[in-house]
Amino acid sequence: MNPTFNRRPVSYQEARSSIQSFVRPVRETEELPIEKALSRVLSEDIVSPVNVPEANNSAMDGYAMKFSDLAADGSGTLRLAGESFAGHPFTGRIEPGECIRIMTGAEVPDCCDTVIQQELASVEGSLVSFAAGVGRGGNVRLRGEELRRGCPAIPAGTRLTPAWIGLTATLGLRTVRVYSRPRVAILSTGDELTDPGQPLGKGRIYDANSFSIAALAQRAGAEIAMRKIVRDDPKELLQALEEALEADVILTSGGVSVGAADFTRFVAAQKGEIFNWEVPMRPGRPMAVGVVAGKLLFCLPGNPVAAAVTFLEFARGAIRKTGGELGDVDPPCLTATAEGRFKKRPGRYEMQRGIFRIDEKGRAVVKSTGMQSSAMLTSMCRGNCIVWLDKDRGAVEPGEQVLVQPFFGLLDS
Ligand SMILES: Nc1nc2c(c(=O)[nH]1)N[C@H]1C(S)=C(S)[C@@H](COP(=O)(O)OP(=O)(O)OC[C@H]3O[C@@H](n4cnc5c(N)ncnc54)[C@H](O)[C@@H]3O)O[C@H]1N2
Ligand code: MOO
Repeated sequence: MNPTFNRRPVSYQEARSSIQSFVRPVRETEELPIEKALSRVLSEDIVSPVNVPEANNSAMDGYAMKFSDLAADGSGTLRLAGESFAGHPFTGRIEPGECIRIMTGAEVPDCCDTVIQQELASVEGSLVSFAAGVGRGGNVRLRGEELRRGCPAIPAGTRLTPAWIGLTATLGLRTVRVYSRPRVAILSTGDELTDPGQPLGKGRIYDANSFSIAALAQRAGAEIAMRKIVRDDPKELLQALEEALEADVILTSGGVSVGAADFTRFVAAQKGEIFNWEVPMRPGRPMAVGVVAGKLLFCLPGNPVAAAVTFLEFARGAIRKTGGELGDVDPPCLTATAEGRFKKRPGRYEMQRGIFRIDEKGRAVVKSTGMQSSAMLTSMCRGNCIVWLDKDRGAVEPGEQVLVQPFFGLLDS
């Protein structure tokens, strides 16, 4: 068992773009009330059924008038003729030389074109005097200035953030049509693995990957269709893989290295195609990727940090795209100044775990979380970013610039 694969070194970028070309987005959709649609992906374009705002309205508490009733600098004195509150518009008419009291969000009547905030006004009886400062059209939010009825408002493929959810409500929509969540199967391989909560036998460890990878997949928008510990037995692995084919994406962990009990890629190759790539990276070099029955299969390495990092760098984006999301699914990276030294040798990409912050001078700075063993999940728990070091780079000295992938984008849905 375990023949040697001749693996071809491929760049990080090539592996990522090839993976994207095998993504098959889900087709099923469902209608959800907007309060249940957070982080879901819109499956159809939304055209605005309303103007936003529907009427001209005031951006300030103050007074509304026709600007031509004031001097060119906006100063003057006008007579108070009424009031407009949010929800209670002014329905009368104003005569030349008149103004109305108006509140933020209240409709600006058609006979007015300008609002002056009350801080620039002084009131004496029914007369209001305005200091100069506001120009024609000042402080008026115009009908349809944000969105016009019948115009595109939210494109299909948008992941609904809290702001988009707010916008769907602004448009008066009660429900939205979204893609069904991509279904992910998680197989953790290894004779040593024990489900947490069970007594630990000799030579055994608790299965961390099933849970961390399931949590990561959920953060990427997936639903967990199956989660299973599989023994280091090719028959059992083959059977589990067949069961896993009901999911849209399959994630295994463990058994991809060169050990005598590392069967995953060979068993997977019996059912589908395993690409013979090797991304020279640390952690994660043993990772394998393939396609089985049209489904993307990620064989993640067993070491818990290697499994999590390879998930974030390769599987996360594929799962998000499988979920119908369009556009760039990667959170923005930033450059930061190394606060300490980062050990590194040229020839492989390294995804070290770091802690970045904005220092007293307003600069982004980053330091290591300490020991970088891929067996130590604490090296990741204590960090807030990946320090992404390019292949040809050597050790990083304090003061040098490095690329940082913050977890707040990677680990949020
Ligand atoms: N001779 C070589 N040995 C190893 C190499 C190599 O190139 N040559 N690569 C190392 C690297 S890098 C990694 S990463 C691991 C990957 O190995 P596998 O994917 O085959 O994983 P396993 O051997 O099954 O396990 C590795 C390690 O992780 C623990 N593990 C596995 N699954 C889980 C789980 N679900 N939860 C928690 N911990 C898990 C397992 O007990 C091992 O300690 O191979 C290196 N070896
Ligand atoms: O993928 Mo490994 O984590 O570098 O030990």
